[in-house]
Amino acid sequence: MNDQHLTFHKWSKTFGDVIGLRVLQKSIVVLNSEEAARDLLEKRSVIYSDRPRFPMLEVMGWTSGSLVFLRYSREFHETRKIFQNQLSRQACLVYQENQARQAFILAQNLLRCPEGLEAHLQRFASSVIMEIAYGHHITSEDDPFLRMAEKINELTAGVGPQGSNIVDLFPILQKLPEWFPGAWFIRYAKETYPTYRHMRSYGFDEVRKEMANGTAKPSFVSLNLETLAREGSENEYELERLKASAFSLYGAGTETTSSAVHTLVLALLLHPQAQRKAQEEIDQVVGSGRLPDFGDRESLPFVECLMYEALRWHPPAPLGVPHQLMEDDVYKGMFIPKGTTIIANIRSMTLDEKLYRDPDTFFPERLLPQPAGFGEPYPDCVFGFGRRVCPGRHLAEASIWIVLATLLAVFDIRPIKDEYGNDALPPEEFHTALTTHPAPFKCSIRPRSDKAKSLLL
Ligand code: HEM
Repeated sequence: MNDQHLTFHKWSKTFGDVIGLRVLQKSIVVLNSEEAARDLLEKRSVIYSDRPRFPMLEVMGWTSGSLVFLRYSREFHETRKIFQNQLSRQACLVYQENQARQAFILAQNLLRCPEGLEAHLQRFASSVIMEIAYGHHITSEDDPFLRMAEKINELTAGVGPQGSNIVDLFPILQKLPEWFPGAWFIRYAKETYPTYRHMRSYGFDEVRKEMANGTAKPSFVSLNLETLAREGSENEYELERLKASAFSLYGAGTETTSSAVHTLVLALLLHPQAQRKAQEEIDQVVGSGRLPDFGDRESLPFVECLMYEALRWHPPAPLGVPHQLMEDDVYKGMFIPKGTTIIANIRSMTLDEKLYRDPDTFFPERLLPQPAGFGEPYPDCVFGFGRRVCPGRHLAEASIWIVLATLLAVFDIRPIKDEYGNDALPPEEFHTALTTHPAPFKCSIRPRSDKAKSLLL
């Protein structure tokens, strides 16, 4: 289950870039090239933008009202509009102060406790989103939002890629009683359901209380509640929709972002030359007397390539989120029936040898324009396609960039030593559930100099 994306990629070498499967009465098409994905999910997006059902996530209470899982409908269009307005490139400029502050806290946490890398990255990603969604500032490890976020990440990790669980394949199994032998998923869902429902309501209810007291900070929820009140449309349906939307910001935006940054740290560890080159670029442009800020981004082309190369090397969502076809269609002579689940194998696209030389290798220079690099394309496919393309990509890129630039400016990320004093490098090993993460690894994260350290004190 872990490596479905690689299995499909391997099959594509024998069967071609569009693979049709029949799994227990279900028709599935896997698109393994960017060309096929753009031809269908973008050029024919009017019939390729529905979502299939995700029975396992439904049982867990994760899907209801969430944009990610909404069927292609009026509700989808209305909800998507809200996301596009509040997460547009322009709208995201407002969040930069939050992102830079959280990147600073992340660096301070790493200085204090470098072994806690994974937890610090989770906290970074959760803090950025909680502030945008609910105006909530996470200030301590005991913050109730943080505790719930940790619980949710833990529970979601047990599910596997969307649509691949036993309950997804046999939705009828939802109806089994939890005592039924082997029905672990019902027990699992029973544990997860109240946590998801509680979390969905908790942040939302807090904002409403704060608004009533006049203490609410501007946020996705407060701004939308104000709009509803102004338009006189504050009804049960709209409130539920807003509650679900705010929560789907969290669901879609935290694991993906922390996955990308975690992968970057592994890439820096395994590729010290790339790390040094990016640090030299930062030293030249920013100097050593301050931390990088968003104003430096355009002047740091190699740092930019490093970020996108990590997204290409191991995309956070290697199978994206499945689409569903709404009418019969024919593509290159292949009949695709209405109702087919369409999986965009993003991982296969980023390993495409027609686009990338030696695609398994991490090599940021490949993205630099010629003659400095190979001029290979940025991997836009990692954010999906057409009318369902990730609305959070500008926010995500800014989060990843500011963390990368901050870490490069302040720290050296190096291998730890083994018992014989040799560098102990971790393998390039990844685990995939809803998102991909590097297998836990150890490394040394130390300030580059006393001056660098002083920037965090
Ligand atoms: C590196 C980080 C991220 C990656 C790689 C990523 C990737 C994706 C992908 C592949 C999809 C599915 C697109 C499709 O169906 O074709 C998606 C959907 C989505 N993403 Fe992201 N995402 C990231 C961060 C974020 C963030 C930060 C947010 C919001 C705060 C977000 C919100 C969403 C939402 C709401 C959807 C569902 C859109 C829809 O169904 O219409 N994502 N993302």
